[in-house]
Amino acid sequence: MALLPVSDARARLLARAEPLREIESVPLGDATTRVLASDIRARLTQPPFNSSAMDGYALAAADAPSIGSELTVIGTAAAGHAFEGALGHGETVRIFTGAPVPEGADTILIQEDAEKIGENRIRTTFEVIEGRHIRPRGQDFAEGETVLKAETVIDFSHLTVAAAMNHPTLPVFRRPKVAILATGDELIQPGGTPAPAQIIASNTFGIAALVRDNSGEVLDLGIAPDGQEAISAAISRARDAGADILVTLGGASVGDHDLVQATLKSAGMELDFWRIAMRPGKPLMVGSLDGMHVLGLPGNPVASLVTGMLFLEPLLRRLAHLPERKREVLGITARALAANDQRQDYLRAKITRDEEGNLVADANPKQDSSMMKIFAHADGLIIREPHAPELAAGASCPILLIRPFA
Ligand SMILES: Nc1nc2c(c(=O)[nH]1)N[C@H]1C(S)=C(S)[C@@H](COP(=O)(O)OP(=O)(O)OC[C@H]3O[C@@H](n4cnc5c(N)ncnc54)[C@H](O)[C@@H]3O)O[C@H]1N2
Ligand code: MOO
Repeated sequence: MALLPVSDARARLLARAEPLREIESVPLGDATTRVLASDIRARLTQPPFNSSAMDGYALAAADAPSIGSELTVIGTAAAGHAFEGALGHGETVRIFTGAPVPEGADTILIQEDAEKIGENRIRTTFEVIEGRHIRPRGQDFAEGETVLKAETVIDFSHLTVAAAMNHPTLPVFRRPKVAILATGDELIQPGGTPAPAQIIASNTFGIAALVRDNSGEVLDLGIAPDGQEAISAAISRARDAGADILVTLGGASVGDHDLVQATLKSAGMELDFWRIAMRPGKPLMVGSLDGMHVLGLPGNPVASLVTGMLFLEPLLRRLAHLPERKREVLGITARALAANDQRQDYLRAKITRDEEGNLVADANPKQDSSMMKIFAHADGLIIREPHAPELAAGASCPILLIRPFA
């Protein structure tokens, strides 16, 4: 059976993926990284009054036509405490930053430009320019104005203005729910004591972190032994929980104990495709079960993580209304690379930057998909197209970044 090219597989997966429509309301404190489900309008005008931008004196510029003008201080205005009253001719009010500008004043003279000449008298020591240091009402935004647009990915700047607009909560799209099931008789949870022939289940943790990093909620279904019954029960739990995506780990290949696909099919899964021209990740399986996306990731940990980056991440981001994460950059290979076969290769590589600023990727000579340490020590994956010819050291190559490279 011909293996599906990576780009075709991704396109097929994403073609079936509809962004989630359900909306929930979250308190501001929980809203960062969430996606706004509607436009947000200001519930009030900011600033709500003409306000002083400086500490000093509020006055009418006409009362201080030249340096050396003298005025009588008739009261004080501070942030949160307006001066109740109006300025008469030759009068001023001591004012502080954020205070409402009193009636009759059109200018703030900063205190550095005023000299006290008596208990309640000041003299100007600098030119008074009409309108200086006053923030007009509504300078930031006006009641009813649309300040944040739907589909905004909320960050600290949006949160601040949302709070200022008097929104204690925000409407956001709900997060995709991802059920994760590890399969295999050989697996036990971290912290346990493996019997001979057993190993520790590790993939779930990396995949769960990837899910959370892409705005997903995790439902950990634990480990199902290699048996239809246990796998079936786990599939039911995923459906009952309303999972948007079921990720299975392992059992995706062709061995006698690889029962995941058969069990999913008997539960009603429609298989979309299986087996991709990539290394690692060849046994990747994609299907759907009553609207739930099913991703069968290969069991080898590095194959799980690479297919997670290439398939699960974009699927999640599509469901969550998040923009595609651009991981691919151009760099150069530090060492010569052999000609490639029919599978697109993803070679774990350490990355450095040369004097010209190029990213230089040094592929590990060993690339077995069970080797997690090499993945953890790598910064990126050199992408080798199917049937790519030999590549000389120093030649340019696309790189998929595992994490942002400083
Ligand atoms: N005859 C063939 N054999 C294999 C093929 C093939 O095309 N023909 N494909 C190989 C490739 S490529 C991969 S990748 C593996 C993946 O197969 P499965 O998805 O069925 O994975 P398992 O057999 O269940 O496990 C593979 C390996 O990974 C370990 N594993 C599984 N789950 C976990 C986990 N949650 N945490 C840590 N490690 C896990 C498992 O113990 C195995 O060592 O198949 C090849 N075979
Ligand atoms: O996905 Mo397998 O790990 O290609 O080797």
